[in-house]
Amino acid sequence: MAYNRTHDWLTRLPKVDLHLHLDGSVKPETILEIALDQGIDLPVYNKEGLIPHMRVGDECGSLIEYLSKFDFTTRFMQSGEALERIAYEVAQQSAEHNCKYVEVRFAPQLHRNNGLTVEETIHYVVEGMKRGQRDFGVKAGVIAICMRNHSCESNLEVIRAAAKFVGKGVVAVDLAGDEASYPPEWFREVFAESGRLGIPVTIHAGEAAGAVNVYEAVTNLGAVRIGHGVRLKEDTDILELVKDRRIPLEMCPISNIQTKAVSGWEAYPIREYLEQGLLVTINTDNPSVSGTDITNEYRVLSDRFGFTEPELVRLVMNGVEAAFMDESDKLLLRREMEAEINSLGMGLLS
Ligand SMILES: O=c1[nH]cnc2c1ncn2[C@H]1C[C@H](O)[C@@H](CO)O1
Ligand SMILES: [Zn+2]
Repeated sequence: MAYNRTHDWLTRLPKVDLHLHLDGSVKPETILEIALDQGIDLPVYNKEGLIPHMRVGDECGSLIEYLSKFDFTTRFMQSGEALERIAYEVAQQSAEHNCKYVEVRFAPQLHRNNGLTVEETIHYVVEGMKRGQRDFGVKAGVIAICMRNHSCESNLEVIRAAAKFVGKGVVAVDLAGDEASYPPEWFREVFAESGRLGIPVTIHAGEAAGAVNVYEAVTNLGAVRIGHGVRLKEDTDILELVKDRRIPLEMCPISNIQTKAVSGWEAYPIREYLEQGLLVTINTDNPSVSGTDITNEYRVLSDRFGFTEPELVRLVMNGVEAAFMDESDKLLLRREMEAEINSLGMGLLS
């Protein structure tokens, strides 16, 4: 590839990633090692051969097809040791992309096949992130996910367990899975509990269904951030509401194209969202499923939409603003990032 100044610059740019699934971030070599260690059968015993089992191809036609990849990966994430290791490796991979802060999300109920409790799964993920923070200097928060295809009881268990870790690694709760088949209004009771317990909420919405799901997430489920929100553009009134309330959108460009949240790049609303004053952030969603990383997300945006360097810095700093962090930590992170951006000779922050 020819030298491209902005590409090189993006590699060095300090970044954050607020929307990254643990089970969508597993390295094939880790799967191989865990399988050998735990005696789990594999379809092939080399790293390259595993990739098609974990990653979607260009032919991916929907979110449902995209989600099918997770059945493979979660089989290797059923022990405390595996969860701790994979969380640690997320911090390592983040550091490789100069990602200073990452929020890692996972669904505890998907990791209990061998008898772990919900609290134990959270404990091990938090421990892995802490070890990663110590070794790689990447700050981290954990988001516990409720699944759309799980029962209310099962999701309430996640919320209550997550509450015990608030201030000790967990920063929020989420709702993920098949959005088209399970509308958000079915989960009011679940997120009423997070409201009672005072846990911040982000909801996957406006990805595989319309803007009305964003409205429901914000007004009835207590969402203070939205995962994706790509289809928010379909309703001006709801878009205005999200803008007025300064609700950040966790956009994940490559994933959004693969799941067909939009028909193609020409319909991807990122530039119009920014121009309309929405708080847009850029994230990876699932690096190993989407075949991406945080630097690549910014590169693709800069190539496809011609974002200038100041615009790319603005997107990064939107991520800092949207982080589930207390204000004093956020101030420190912002200062650290601004100093590094300025020292890279960009001097772009006014
Ligand atoms: O982009 C997504 N939309 C909805 N659900 C998702 C997405 N990416 C991952 N998930 C699901 C599949 C995973 O197994 C689960 C927990 O991380 O969350
Ligand atoms: Zn997601």
